[in-house]
Amino acid sequence: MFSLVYGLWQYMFSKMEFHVLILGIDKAGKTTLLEKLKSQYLNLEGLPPDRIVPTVGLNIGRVEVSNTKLVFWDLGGQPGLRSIWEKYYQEAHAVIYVVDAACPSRFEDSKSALEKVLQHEDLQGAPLLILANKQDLEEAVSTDELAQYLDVKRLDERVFTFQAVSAFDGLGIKESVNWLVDAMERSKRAETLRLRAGSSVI
Ligand SMILES: Nc1nc2c(ncn2[C@@H]2O[C@H](COP(=O)(O)OP(=O)(O)OP(=O)(O)O)[C@@H](O)[C@H]2O)c(=O)[nH]1
Ligand SMILES: [Mg+2]
Repeated sequence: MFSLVYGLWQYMFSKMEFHVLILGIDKAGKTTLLEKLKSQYLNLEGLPPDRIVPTVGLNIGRVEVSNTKLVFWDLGGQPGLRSIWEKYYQEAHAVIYVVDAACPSRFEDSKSALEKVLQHEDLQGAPLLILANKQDLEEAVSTDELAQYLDVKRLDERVFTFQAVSAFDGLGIKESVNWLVDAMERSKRAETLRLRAGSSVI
């Protein structure tokens, strides 16, 4: 009886934990975004952009939004490091795909890297948030233009959206996180990962 009540208590008051992978080619702004996220949600300073170096390993950020714990995994996007991304797919509830919207010469690279990500069966059903980053720059394209370049028509049934952001000044970041939390809470994948982990509460 005690364990039943305790289990119920845990279920009602414990927080959901979601893992979010931050992907995108090198220099898209993933780590800058992660630092901005941390500063917005944790009231910390965060690393200033000029102290951020290209990522080789993994950067982790933990924030809480309402009753939800979010764990962000930021990986390096240099070509030789992209093969590491798939090691994190199975455990990810959702993907943020960051694009430098001010650098059209690299859209093709972004597009093919994104296609590979989406083809991977370990990410089936994971909601996708595509960020058109660097909106503080005049030359940045809009989300509509970026959608055309990336040609995302073929996403079929995947839940996805585009959001214009600036990892520099924080534009669009809260809206992005709100969308993500909502999408992950609704997704069947969250339930699948919970069952696989062998418990319904964390
Ligand atoms: N103007 C502007 N520059 C940005 C923005 N976000 C990132 N940058 C710059 O873009 C460059 C790359 O940023 P990073 O955050 O290191 O990019 P990354 O995607 O983590 O790169 P890798 O770790 O190599 O995969 C840096 O010079 C950043 O200062 C932004 O929103 N606006
Ligand atoms: Mg980085």
